[in-house]
Amino acid sequence: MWSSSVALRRLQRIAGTPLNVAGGLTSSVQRKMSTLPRVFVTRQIPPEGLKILRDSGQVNFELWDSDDVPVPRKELLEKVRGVDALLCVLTEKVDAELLEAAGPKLKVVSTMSVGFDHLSLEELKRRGIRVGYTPDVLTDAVAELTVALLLTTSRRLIEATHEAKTGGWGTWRTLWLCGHELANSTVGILGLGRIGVAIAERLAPFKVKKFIYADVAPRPELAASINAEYVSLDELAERSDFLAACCALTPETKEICNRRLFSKMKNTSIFINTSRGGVVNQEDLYEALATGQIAGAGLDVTVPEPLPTTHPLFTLKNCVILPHIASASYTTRNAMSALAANNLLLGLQGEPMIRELKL
Ligand SMILES: O=CC(=O)O
Repeated sequence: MWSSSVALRRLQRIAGTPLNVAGGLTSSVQRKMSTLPRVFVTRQIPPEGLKILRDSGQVNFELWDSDDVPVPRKELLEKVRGVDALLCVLTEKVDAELLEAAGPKLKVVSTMSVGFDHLSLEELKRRGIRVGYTPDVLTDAVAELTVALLLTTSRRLIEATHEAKTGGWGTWRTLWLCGHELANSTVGILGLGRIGVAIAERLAPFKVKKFIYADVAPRPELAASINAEYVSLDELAERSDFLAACCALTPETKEICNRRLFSKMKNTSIFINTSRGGVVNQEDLYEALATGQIAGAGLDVTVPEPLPTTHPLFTLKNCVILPHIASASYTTRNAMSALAANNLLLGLQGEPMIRELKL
């Protein structure tokens, strides 16, 4: 647990404004700053976003100056008191308690994420707080990682490198470390949005035979670009050789990938999740993997995160687990940071944000 003195050292006021010779802020600068909207940034976000906030001269922002340790909840509740805007990441729960602590001045919440299941949208809406998020800029990186995870899982790359390094590599063997190939396969997408389409576009050159998708409603425009067929959830499970969960976590999708779904999948099928851990019932997934009901799973997201190293899923050879890195490229994380900062500034000015959630 972090002592509060350590926690306090993590907090820095970043004003980007001139200092007087004694090292303090000049009084005119101090006066100006005290009239600027106050912002709390819950993480040391990548430099592009910080630069935008600093160079704007429009906000007086305080930063939780760490990327390794999230701001402790108690500290967060204190730091948001009286702020006009909050820039957060997906580890912060923005719920009624936090909004109460922030008080009536809070007008904008900008999250550096495409997912928004950490935000209580009803509470935000009720209070008239506008919400920015960061879709689109991460689509390429997430799609790329999803393909990497799918191939890693289906072609058993983690097992293979382990065998090569630890002496398991004997003579060339006819069925050793065989996996499942994409050529002539059916790929199912659960939740067809920008990311699902981008994944399909990248998989098509691997000679996928058919794309199918399930969603709350058909998405003909998106589906047309990848020639995907709309099917029921049951059909998605039954027909997919590779099933990729790409849906947002909502009350409707919570644990939608459960025993029922896995039991309908082929025992040669691979399940991939780069959306949110909460869309999967992990006990049911463990069972499906351990009993050979499905061939393998690649997960970039789990519940909780981090997944404890003692978790049963880590004992399975046919389960590849990544530490939530789908959008983790330098370019993308900087673009997310910049977009989150710009959304916040625009929101404070009463302008339309570049990417704003409709509440
Ligand atoms: O998971 C990552 C995000 O929501 O941006």
